Amino acid sequence: MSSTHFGFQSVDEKDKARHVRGVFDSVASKYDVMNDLMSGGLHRAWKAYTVMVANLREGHQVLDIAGGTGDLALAFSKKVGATGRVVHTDINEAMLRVGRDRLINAGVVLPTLVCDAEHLPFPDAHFDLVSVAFGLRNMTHKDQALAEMCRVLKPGGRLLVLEFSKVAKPLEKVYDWYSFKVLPRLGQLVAGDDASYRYLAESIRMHPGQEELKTLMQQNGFGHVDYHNMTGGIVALHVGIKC
Ligand SMILES: C[S@@+](CC[C@H](N)C(=O)[O-])C[C@H]1O[C@@H](n2cnc3c(N)ncnc32)[C@H](O)[C@@H]1O
Repeated sequence: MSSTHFGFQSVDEKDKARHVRGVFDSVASKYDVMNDLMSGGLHRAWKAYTVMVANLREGHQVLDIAGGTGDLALAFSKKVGATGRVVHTDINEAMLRVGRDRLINAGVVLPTLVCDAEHLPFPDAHFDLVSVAFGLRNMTHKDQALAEMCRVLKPGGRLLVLEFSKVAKPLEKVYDWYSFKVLPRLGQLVAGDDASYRYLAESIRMHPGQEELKTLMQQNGFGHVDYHNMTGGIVALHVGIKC
């Protein structure tokens, strides 16, 4: 049996996706309100920066992986025009359903697909841009998922990975206190679920830091990788180019 981590727990590799599904099934209906509460609205700025870096143009083909409730997919859809296309995907039906309803309410209908980032059902060299926001951390085989993202990109296409990362030293203590004391309580209060928000804090600690993720992206097909820290490294945006 091969084991992997699910937060701070060690689980059988083949069971991790099921545990992750449990988390997002549980939080889907409260996901957006919790995002605003937990980050004090900062996730909107992190995503706005991601959209700016994406620098999309009319006609671009975009794949949003682990797209959840659709923040990035919605913002991208406004940039690609009638000739472009944004495909909104996630492994979790509950998250995708909340996202699809939100987008419809905003007057936007996108192709929406349940799929696992580790096995993307798209041809090689198809997209100009692939994005994954706060999703990579939850994947069992990050190397395989990154290789798949690279495969479906056109040569010269870019992958944007927006993800929690390693905070700057002076922030560590207060960030740990907030993550392990405040977040689970907020989760219990608002979503009736402290365990999923404890998993969030733990999974962030288990995720590769800025340099490690850069190396992982380079090892899985990206010829050039750069990253931008935001909010003292709480979050980093990695940009990989398929050269
Ligand atoms: C924290 S949410 C992020 C949602 C959205 N991208 C955002 O930024 O608000 C993480 C998402 O990753 C999805 N996910 C986890 N493992 C996945 C996988 N192997 N393939 C695709 N999506 C996955 C979850 O279902 C969940 O919707």
